[in-house]
Amino acid sequence: MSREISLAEVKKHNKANDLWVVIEDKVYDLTKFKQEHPGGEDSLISVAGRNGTREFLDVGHSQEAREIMKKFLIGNLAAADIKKKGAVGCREIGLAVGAIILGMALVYAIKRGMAKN
Ligand code: HEM
Repeated sequence: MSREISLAEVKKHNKANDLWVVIEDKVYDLTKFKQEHPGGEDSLISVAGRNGTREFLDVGHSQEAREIMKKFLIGNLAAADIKKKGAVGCREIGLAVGAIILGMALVYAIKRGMAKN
């Protein structure tokens, strides 16, 4: 189960009858599971061939669901593809912190300006 699968490879399996999904950096082949999925086939088809982590977590799947998914695990997302995602995350955090500091500086400047008048 330690097979490494790239995101490019996952993207090729984006159809109802060939349905791979990435969830939390792991790759699942849900082709056979989709008919049994309590949340319906369409929800799985909508994330076919891509990262469905956000959608999976949004539903708040049960522990039972987590047990079932183990049966469909086919490998791990390639390290290079995981890193790429992390880098974007760090940049976004940096931008957010920068925006907050800028905002606070602006409020401080405005307050000082008002105090003078
Ligand atoms: C291997 C992956 C998955 C497994 C094993 C799985 C399993 C399940 C199970 C057992 C349920 C019943 C409720 C529960 O026990 O939590 C459920 C509900 C549901 N799932 Fe999944 N699921 C998977 C992936 C996904 C994904 C990727 C999506 C969205 C794109 C999704 C959307 C839903 C929805 C919308 C429901 C219905 C929730 C409700 O009725 O309140 N599931 N799933």
